[in-house]
Amino acid sequence: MIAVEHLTKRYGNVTAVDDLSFEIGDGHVYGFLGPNGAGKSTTMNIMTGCLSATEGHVKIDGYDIFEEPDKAKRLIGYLPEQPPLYMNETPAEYLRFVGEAKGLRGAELYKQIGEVLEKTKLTAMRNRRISALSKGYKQRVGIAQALLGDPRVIILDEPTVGLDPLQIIEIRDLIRELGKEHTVIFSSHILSEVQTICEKVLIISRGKLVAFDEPENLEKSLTAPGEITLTAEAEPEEVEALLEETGAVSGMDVKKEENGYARAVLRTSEEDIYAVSRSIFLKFAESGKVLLELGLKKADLEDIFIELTENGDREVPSDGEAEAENGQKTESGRETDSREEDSEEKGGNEP
Ligand SMILES: Nc1ncnc2c1ncn2[C@@H]1O[C@H](COP(=O)(O)OP(=O)(O)OP(=O)(O)O)[C@@H](O)[C@H]1O
Repeated sequence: MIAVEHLTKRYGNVTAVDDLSFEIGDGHVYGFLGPNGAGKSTTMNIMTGCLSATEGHVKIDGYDIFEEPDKAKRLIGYLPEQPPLYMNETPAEYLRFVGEAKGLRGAELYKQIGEVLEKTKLTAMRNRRISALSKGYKQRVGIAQALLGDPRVIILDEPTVGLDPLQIIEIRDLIRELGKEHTVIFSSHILSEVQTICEKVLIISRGKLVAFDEPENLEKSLTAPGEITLTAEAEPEEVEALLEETGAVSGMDVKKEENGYARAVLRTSEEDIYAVSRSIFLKFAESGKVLLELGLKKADLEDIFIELTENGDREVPSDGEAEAENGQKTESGRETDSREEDSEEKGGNEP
């Protein structure tokens, strides 16, 4: 459905997106995850035809977003990070304006406005001024406009930012609902959010794709399966020696606590974390040293996120969809983003 091929975007000497390639199939909810400044918004703006690329292609159902923008854009609904809402209008008025801009007319326009208001639970607010709506409802108006025209792909840039916890839950539920009928891609830097909503996760770091898989597979792909913590009635050196004797510990940090006990945080690269904790338990029992606490923390998406984004050049764990293709690189720039200030872009582009 969407093919991003060797996409690069440079702002002067900042490479915001760096030779990014991935493919997204029909259906499902995809999470686009990355720390601040990773290049999420830039990628989404290019994918939706709102921003030029320095190099590379984006194809929506085979239509190049730059070469056949009308056909490609018809298939996409986009909620940018800052949706351009007209505060003096009501949701109904605003949606009529957007719907007309998308080419909808007459009965079809009114039918679709009714449907998107219903889907986003805005019907009761349809005649209130947008300026008087809460942030959560404003966000719903932004999502409603993205749904007009019934696009197959919905792209949402940080849709839950700035919302209160209840509003966040409501928008997440809405995203899940939308995923039943559309391909939904949404960006976030909140791990738990992506984990709870998405079937697939793309992680980018410094403009590069570092992972693309199901959250469970990503957890399995982590090099270190987990972390073990323990507190013992012993000196730190004694704890270190016992842990080394197990032969299963790949790294440890042992300190003496204020209460006199030794506290250790250790990592293991063994597959079976329970087998490791078992051997630690037995080793301490044999030595007569008292183990006061033994805790396990299995690797989760947060560990993966930290591991991958701290090491931007790590290879992409492949599920078959994230493989780079040998697409041709294009001349830079078809449109110019009003935010762009860099000279390189201006210098290298067509008008
Ligand atoms: N118009 C611009 N001019 C210059 N640099 C820019 C511009 N827009 C973005 N950048 C830079 O490109 C990089 C990627 O920014 P981008 O906004 O795409 O990241 P992001 O992952 O969406 O971050 P966030 O989660 O903070 O929104 C950053 O280093 C940013 O400072």
